[in-house]
Amino acid sequence: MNEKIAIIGAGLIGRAWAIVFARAGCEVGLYDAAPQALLDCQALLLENISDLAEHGLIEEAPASVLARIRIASSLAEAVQGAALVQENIRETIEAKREIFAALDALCGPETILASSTSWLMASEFSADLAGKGRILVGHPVNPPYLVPLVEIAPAPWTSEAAVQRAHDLYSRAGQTPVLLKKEITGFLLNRIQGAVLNEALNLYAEGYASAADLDKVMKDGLGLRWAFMGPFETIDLNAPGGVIDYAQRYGPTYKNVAKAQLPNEWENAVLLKLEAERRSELSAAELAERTRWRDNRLMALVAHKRNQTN
Ligand SMILES: NC(=O)C1=CN([C@@H]2O[C@H](COP(=O)(O)OP(=O)(O)OC[C@H]3O[C@@H](n4cnc5c(N)ncnc54)[C@H](O)[C@@H]3O)[C@@H](O)[C@H]2O)C=CC1
Ligand SMILES: O=C(O)[C@@H](O)C(=O)[C@H](O)[C@@H](O)CO
Repeated sequence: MNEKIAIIGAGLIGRAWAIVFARAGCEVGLYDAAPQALLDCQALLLENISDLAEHGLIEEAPASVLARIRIASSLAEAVQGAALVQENIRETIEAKREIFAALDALCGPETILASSTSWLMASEFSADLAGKGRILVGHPVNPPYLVPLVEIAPAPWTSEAAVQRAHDLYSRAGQTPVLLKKEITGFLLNRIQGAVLNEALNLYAEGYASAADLDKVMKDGLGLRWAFMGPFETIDLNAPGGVIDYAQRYGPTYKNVAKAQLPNEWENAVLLKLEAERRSELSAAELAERTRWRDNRLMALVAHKRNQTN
């Protein structure tokens, strides 16, 4: 790729996006309103890029990938000549409205403006902007240089051309775009992730299992199958007659269980209990090291999956 990409917000996701596009050959302009975030990011970027290279997930020297990521001293400098601006600032509707108003004023009509937002709909922060036809959500999964899914969620007024250009850019950068046909809060992944989290938290809060065992249900159960099959392919293969057979066998029970939902317990007392259990497993001081462990396990899985398909 030879496009210029602008990354606004050099936090966890912004830095990861910078790696995605620099790895694909793009010149990346990286900007953050906090000078310290820009000072910190070079070392963090090199660490992640080096880890990817160690797992064979980057074909060139880490230093040459890093050299394509240029720290910008202003928003205007970052977006200059960009084909795509990927916004990654804090998750509040006020911040998104403010930054997209600034981006819309700075960028030519051909530049796609995409938000990494986890939950907010593009129509909530682009409605009053002249260039709203090129604004959309491009929601990544953390970390996007390992987990390739990007959810493209256009507003009702986003042009088809903008959606196609975003899809093309993400695809050529090595990502796996999916397209929302209409807007919904949280798009697809976070709604599904939320359904699982809500149920796990309810079962934990109501004393049905420990947090450790509920985690095992995913990592030694559902997660194994879901690492290479989605929920629909999984059930299609879980009954001799396929998905209809499965639905006839288990659908009524799923519906009854859904009706008898446990109370939704994102309550402080439950969360403090969960936090205490998690801290007994892993101290707060070990979180950074465990995050690197997670990323290295993900890199090994991604490298293995890539070898399977090559
Ligand atoms: N953390 C995650 O796992 C994921 C986060 N996201 C979304 O990505 C966005 C960023 O999330 P994180 O990277 O986790 O947050 P973060 O807190 O790590 O980084 C946000 C960065 O934006 C900067 N910033 C804030 N206001 C700014 C402004 N007006 N102009 C320029 N820079 C500004 C901050 O200084 C900070 O460095 C959020 O919308 C979040 O919902 C999406 C997918 C996954
Ligand atoms: O889990 C992820 O990586 C993404 O779905 C996100 O948007 C956030 O991390 C999400 O979990 C927060 O709601």
